[in-house]
Amino acid sequence: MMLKPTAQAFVPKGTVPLTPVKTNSPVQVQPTTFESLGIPPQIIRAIYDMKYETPSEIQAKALPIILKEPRRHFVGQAQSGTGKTATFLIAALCSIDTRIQSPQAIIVAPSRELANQIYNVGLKLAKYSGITIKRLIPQPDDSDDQFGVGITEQIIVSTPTSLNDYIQHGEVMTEDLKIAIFDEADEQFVQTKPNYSHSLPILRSLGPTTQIVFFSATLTAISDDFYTRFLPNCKKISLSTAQLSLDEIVQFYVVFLSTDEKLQFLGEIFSRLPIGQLVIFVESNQTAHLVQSHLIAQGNSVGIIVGGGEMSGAERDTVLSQFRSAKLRILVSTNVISRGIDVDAVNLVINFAPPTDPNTHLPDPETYLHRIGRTGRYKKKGVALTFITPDEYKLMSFFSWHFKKDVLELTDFDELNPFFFGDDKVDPSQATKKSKLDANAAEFISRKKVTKIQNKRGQMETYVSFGQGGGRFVLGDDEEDEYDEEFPMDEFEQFLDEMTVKQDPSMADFDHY
Ligand SMILES: Nc1ncnc2c1ncn2[C@@H]1O[C@H](COP(=O)(O)OP(=O)(O)OP(=O)(O)O)[C@@H](O)[C@H]1O
Repeated sequence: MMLKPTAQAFVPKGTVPLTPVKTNSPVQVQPTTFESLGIPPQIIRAIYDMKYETPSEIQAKALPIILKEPRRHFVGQAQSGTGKTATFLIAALCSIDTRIQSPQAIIVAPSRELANQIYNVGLKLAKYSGITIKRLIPQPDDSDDQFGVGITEQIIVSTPTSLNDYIQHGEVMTEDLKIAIFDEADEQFVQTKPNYSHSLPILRSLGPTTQIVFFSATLTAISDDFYTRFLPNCKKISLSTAQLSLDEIVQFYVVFLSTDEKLQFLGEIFSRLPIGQLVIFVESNQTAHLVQSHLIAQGNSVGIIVGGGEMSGAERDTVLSQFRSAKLRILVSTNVISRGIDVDAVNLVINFAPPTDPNTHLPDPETYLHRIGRTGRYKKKGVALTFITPDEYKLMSFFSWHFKKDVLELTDFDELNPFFFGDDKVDPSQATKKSKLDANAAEFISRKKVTKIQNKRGQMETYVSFGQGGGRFVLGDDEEDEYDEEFPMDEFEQFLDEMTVKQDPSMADFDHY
């Protein structure tokens, strides 16, 4: 039996639904030019220098909401590579009173690489406005980067650790900021993430008049309770998981029996395909070194960026800048650069293994999405390959099911030719091969917690939880079966707690689909 999406999204009781942009809001008529967004001419001039002709969808939708007075907190979700960086930088620039020479806006990003990238885009956008920007990230050659110097720049770009340090030392006053922006907010405000203990104190230090802005491609892991507490009355733009998967990226998995086979495949790929630049994501520093040395031995230019204190900030910066300038063709990294990094020529991303949560070993769809989003940037096309072993089918099945997107099995290099050669390179619409993953998805999902509840209409509804999310299935006639979008695990559990739940151990019918 087939599962069909329902029109109405499931909203757990007691939580606040994400508010879509209302049709009668000021953004009803979507602005199609930067001028119509009310951006000052000095900033527009800089935008045109950057060759942006028209606002992206998130820019057109979010800016009028963020900049509307009186300011309100804002949460914005949009796919990878769709221009969130310029959205929040323009918002920051438009918030500055140019007569005041002190920090009025902070932008916090979860990694030094991302903070540096935001800083550099910020400099370009600010170039005609006279607005000053400072990055507070340890810089080897930056003698200003000391406590006690006094910060007069109007916009601060930093990482959670660095900024928290500056706040603790009384170097940055956050009480009266006009706007505080947190990029990749779910990487900063989910309790299990390493940044949480640094980002939360920053958030708590903000005064009541500071406008708080969150951005990410993935935000479901932040609970509505959190928003209610820290961003009361916020406006939100959100996407369903189906909307999140990037149409410009064609996704494959490749089955290998050993690590040696994976390395052999990597060794061949450059001689077989016209790859621009390639990012390979690995699970550990050790594997990063293994892959790097194998590829270097074959004459490739390969850099690695790994965390855990193994590389200094300066070393990481050097590798990324060599990759940006194409001195390095391949970058091997752990999740350190899985979010936000924007390098135009990357037309292939490889997951050396499917990403899983290191603690639970469950599939990690957010990381999968962010990683593959390093290609297919801003309307460009890209290919993502995930290497799996036979017992990892179920993980790929889960990603395919979760994002409602085919992930195809690659059995021969030639199957990639349509995506790398020809006029319309990397056109996902050519991916007609049938995915084999559906059956595996069912197998994987059926192992998880399942609960049946009778709804108000007397139908039996089946609630399924897995990993960080869950889904609702209404069991009726075969043709009428349906499911809703996934929702965060904590909402799901809260919902179950609030209901009179009848556990139904006979899930035979569910296992069938
Ligand atoms: N209006 C625009 N017109 C053309 N290009 C744009 C526009 N806005 C942004 N871009 C370009 O799109 C690319 C992706 O933008 P950006 O890095 O902001 O993506 P993002 O939404 O933050 O993605 P991620 O979720 O991966 O961080 C960049 O190279 C940027 O210069």
